[in-house]
Amino acid sequence: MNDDLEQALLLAAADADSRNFEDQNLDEVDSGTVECKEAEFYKNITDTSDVGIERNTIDEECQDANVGSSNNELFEATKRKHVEVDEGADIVNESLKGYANVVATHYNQLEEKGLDERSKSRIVYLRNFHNWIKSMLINEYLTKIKDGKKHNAPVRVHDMCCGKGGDLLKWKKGNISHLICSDIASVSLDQCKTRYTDMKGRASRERGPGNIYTIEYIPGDCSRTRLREKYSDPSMKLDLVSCQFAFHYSFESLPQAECMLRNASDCLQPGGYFIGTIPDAYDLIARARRCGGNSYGNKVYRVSLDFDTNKPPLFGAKYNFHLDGVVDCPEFLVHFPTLVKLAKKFGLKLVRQEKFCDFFERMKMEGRNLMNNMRGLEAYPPPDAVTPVGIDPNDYVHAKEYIKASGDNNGRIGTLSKSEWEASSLYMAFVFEKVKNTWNADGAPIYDI
Ligand SMILES: C[S@@+](CC[C@H](N)C(=O)[O-])C[C@H]1O[C@@H](n2cnc3c(N)ncnc32)[C@H](O)[C@@H]1O
Repeated sequence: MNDDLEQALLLAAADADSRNFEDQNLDEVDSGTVECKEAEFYKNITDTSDVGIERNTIDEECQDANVGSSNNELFEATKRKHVEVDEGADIVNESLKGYANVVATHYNQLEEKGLDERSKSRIVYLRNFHNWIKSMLINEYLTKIKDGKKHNAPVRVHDMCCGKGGDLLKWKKGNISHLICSDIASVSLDQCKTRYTDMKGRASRERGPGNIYTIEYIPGDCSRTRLREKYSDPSMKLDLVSCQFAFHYSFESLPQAECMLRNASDCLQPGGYFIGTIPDAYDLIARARRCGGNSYGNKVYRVSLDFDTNKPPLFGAKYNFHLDGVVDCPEFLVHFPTLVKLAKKFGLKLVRQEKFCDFFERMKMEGRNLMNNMRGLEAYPPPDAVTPVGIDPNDYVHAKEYIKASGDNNGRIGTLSKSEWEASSLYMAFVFEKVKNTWNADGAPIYDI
């Protein structure tokens, strides 16, 4: 791999200006209270759509709920209509599950592909690259956690929306003691169980201590169920909660986003971290505005936005995301400032927010060997000097130009195809830290964030 490979990557990403999504408006988000009073836009508000929810939806829901039209009431009405979340209990009304079933069915039906099959995929390097990002992120925060603990003190983790257990090995390498795995897709969770059993079997046959972390599984909707009550020990203190490529599903509605954040924070001890990866809403919108339509993509990914990009709602901003053979289901825009404000309520303070390209830039030297081992980048030109069948040479123009500019015509660099990079550069990583709290007279926690 070449030191300068990031430039080749960034060339492909140069087009991705993600900064022109108008910052939305709310100053305070709270369950039941959306106060936008101090926000600039609010001073002259005449149209309810300016609070970020389409007028039609609100009017209709207000009528249904027979409430007035103050923002608080509007939001309450929207909440009641979309979803009913019982504090700490499963969803009350089975018919109001929103898109949960669509998402669960999609993931349940995804075929479990073998290594051989996966390595033939058009996005094999993209998947490996994302695995590298997750590994580096997990390692970075597990290291911080362990640095603050006594040697050999137990480390407990919740892999929220764990899917088929793609990160099980990362937890083994991170030498954790206990893992909670939760997911809405029961078939995926079963596959996760099988993977863990196989891994444990292999570990016991390996030389060395042979024991790996203990595990428990929680099938269910993390955006509608309070998970703590389902833990084997609800008083358990967690050090890390990881939610990879999944938190955005909770932005279907405010109560769901809050429920997911409560689940992330509930058992996290002060100093513990909540880490995750999501699509960057600014970039999703910026690309739509640039192409002048609501659907865009390339041969490996396609995004179709189902809302007005000039007035994206704060919750329920639905789009369909298709990624070659891996994802094809509705997702929801995560307006990051809103997430940060909501997270505060649960004692979670933003530590870091980083686009994948910036993450790569920061970690590329430290993660060099791992990147090689994980085959997270593709060698260009291909080692056999013949472009493999089915590969579009136009996807590597940036790499070709980069090599030419370096003056080393025989050089070889590590890169991603332009199509894969365009998909990968949509994503960002986030890190929140749980802060200490005091208590108010009613016994509710007060966080100083
Ligand atoms: C893209 S996959 C990521 C899986 C895993 N975190 C990884 O990085 O390999 C998204 C996962 O989120 C799960 N998911 C989506 N919405 C969920 C919800 N509301 N509650 C629990 N799991 C959910 C899906 O079933 C799926 O397994």
